[in-house]
Amino acid sequence: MSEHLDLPSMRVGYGAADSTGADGVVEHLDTTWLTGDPPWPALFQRWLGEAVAAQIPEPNAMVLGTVDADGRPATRTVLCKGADADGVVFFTGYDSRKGRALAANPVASVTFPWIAMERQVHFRGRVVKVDPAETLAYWQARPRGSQLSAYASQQSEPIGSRADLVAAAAAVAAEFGGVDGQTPVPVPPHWGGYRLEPVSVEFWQGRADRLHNRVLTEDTGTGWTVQRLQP
Ligand SMILES: Cc1cc2nc3c(=O)[nH]c(=O)nc-3n(C[C@H](O)[C@H](O)[C@H](O)COP(=O)(O)O)c2cc1C
Ligand SMILES: Cc1ncc(COP(=O)(O)O)c(C=O)c1O
Repeated sequence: MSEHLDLPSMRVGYGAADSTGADGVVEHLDTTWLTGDPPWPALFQRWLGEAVAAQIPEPNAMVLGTVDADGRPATRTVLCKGADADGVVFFTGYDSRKGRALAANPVASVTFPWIAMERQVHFRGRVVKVDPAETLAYWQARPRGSQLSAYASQQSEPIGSRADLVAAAAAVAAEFGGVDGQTPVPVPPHWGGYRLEPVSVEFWQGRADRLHNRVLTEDTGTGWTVQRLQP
């Protein structure tokens, strides 16, 4: 397949030398942009807001990396449903492949790939389950169809066919009064939120000639440091 695509010559250059990038920002990302304790939330909120304003697809999508009990890494995309100084929150199946990895190894990375903005933000840290009340509040805000699907899905387990999957979802819908029924769908015992509590957050801003800007903030245990990294 890829032999018909000239992958080696595929590249996008960022900005003109010494000028603004697609993020529309003239100044270069600088360590002084990271202030506060912890230093990352203010800039992260600003960049997230700019990604939303730029109408890029799914600006709250983030790539979550985990490592399972055998040391095997895996990544997949999840939606960020909360971000503040305590960390970034996502919701998923607790018995899924990622849920099992997090039970064995409660650490993760997440990357927001805001490529259209020529930006990315990369988090690493410890992962904890959110409080059941936080899961319930988010669950109740989800569309009923999504609730029924999450209830029916043993996420990451094999299933024989699409028809089997649809039948499993229909059985769950029937149990709760139908797709358009009024019976509330309870939070499935196998579903809920996680919070990644960052110990490091790196901001990346693409620049001409691959001379990009990278600023890393890390929790050293006695306080947060802020450093520029080479591209
Ligand atoms: C844009 C996008 C957003 C997604 N958001 C979520 C999410 O918030 N939670 C989730 O469980 N899966 C989400 N998925 C599906 C996951 O990428 C993944 O397929 C699923 O969680 C199973 O992953 P696992 O087998 O590694 O546990 C999303 C997929 C895409 C493409
Ligand atoms: C399986 C699954 N769970 C959760 C989500 C998060 O989205 P939401 O909670 O907004 O439905 C997604 C989004 O694609 C998803 O695919």
